Amino acid sequence: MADPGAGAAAPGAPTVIADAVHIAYTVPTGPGTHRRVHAVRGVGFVARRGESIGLIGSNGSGKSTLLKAIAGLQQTESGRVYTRGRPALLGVDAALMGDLSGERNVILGGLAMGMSRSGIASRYEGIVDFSGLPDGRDGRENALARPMRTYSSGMAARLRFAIAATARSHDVLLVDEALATGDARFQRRSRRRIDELRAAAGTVFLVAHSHATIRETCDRALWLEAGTLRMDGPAEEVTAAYEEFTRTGATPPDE
Ligand SMILES: Nc1ncnc2c1ncn2[C@@H]1O[C@H](COP(=O)(O)OP(=O)(O)OP(=O)(O)O)[C@@H](O)[C@H]1O
Repeated sequence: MADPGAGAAAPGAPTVIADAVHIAYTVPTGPGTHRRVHAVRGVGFVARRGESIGLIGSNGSGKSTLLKAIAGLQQTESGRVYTRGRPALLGVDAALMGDLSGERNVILGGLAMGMSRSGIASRYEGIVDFSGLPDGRDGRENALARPMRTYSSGMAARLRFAIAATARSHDVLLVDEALATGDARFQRRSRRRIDELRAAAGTVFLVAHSHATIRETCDRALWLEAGTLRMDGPAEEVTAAYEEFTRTGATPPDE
C-alpha cells in the first residue's frame, strides 16, 4: 500500500493531527442494557516530525485509547485523526502469537508492518541482537526457538520493541509502556533507539507512568485527565504541573 507523501515531509511538518476527537466505549451492564464510557473528550493537537511526545495522566484518563486511535485501531465517535504514513503501535498488547516461536513472531511482526520476506530476513539478526534474547550462540539456550507464551513479560516486551523499532524507520512510532519493562541496559538501548528514530525525522509518542522516563525521552508532553487534554507543552513543565496536581490531592472529575 502506498503511503501518500511518506518520507517526503520536511522536519517540523505535521505527522499527526487530532481534530476534536471523541471516543466512547459501549460496556454491557446486564441483559439488553449497556453503558457508554466516554474515554476521550474533544482532544486536539498537532504532532510534527522530529518530536517525541509523552502522554501522561491518571489511570483511565484515556492515554491508551488515544494511542490506539492514532494507530487507526480505534474508531472515533466524532472528530478525526489524520496521520502521515503508517503509524506503528508498539506496546505490551501488540498482536504477536503466543503459541508461535519468537523467530516466527519476528517474521509475522515484520509482515504485519508491511515488510517483504527478504527485508525481514536481512534484518533478522539485527532484531534479535537488539532484543538481547539468547539465540543459541555462545552455548546459551535459543529462546527464539521457544513459543512466546513461555517468555517472561520483560522478554516478550523486548522482542516486541526490537521488532517494531529495528525493523524500519517509522513516520510515527507509538510506544505504550514498553520502556517500563526490561532491565536498565535494555531501557537505555530503547531510549537511544527512540532518539535515533526521532533524529531520522519521525515522531514518537510514548505512554509511560514514569515521569523520569518521559522527561528523559520526550521534549513535549500531553496531559490527559478524564479524557480531556489538560495541558500540552514542554515535557518538564507538563510533568511538573501534573505532579503538583497529584500532590495537592485534587481528584479528577468523574466520567
Ligand atoms: N475496551 C474497552 N471497553 C470499555 N471501556 C474501556 C475499554 N478500554 C478502555 N476503557 C475505558 O476507557 C477509559 C480510558 O481508558 P484508557 O485505557 O485509555 O486509559 P489510560 O489512561 O491508558 O489508563 P492507564 O493509565 O490505567 O493505562 C477508562 O474509563 C477505561 O475503563
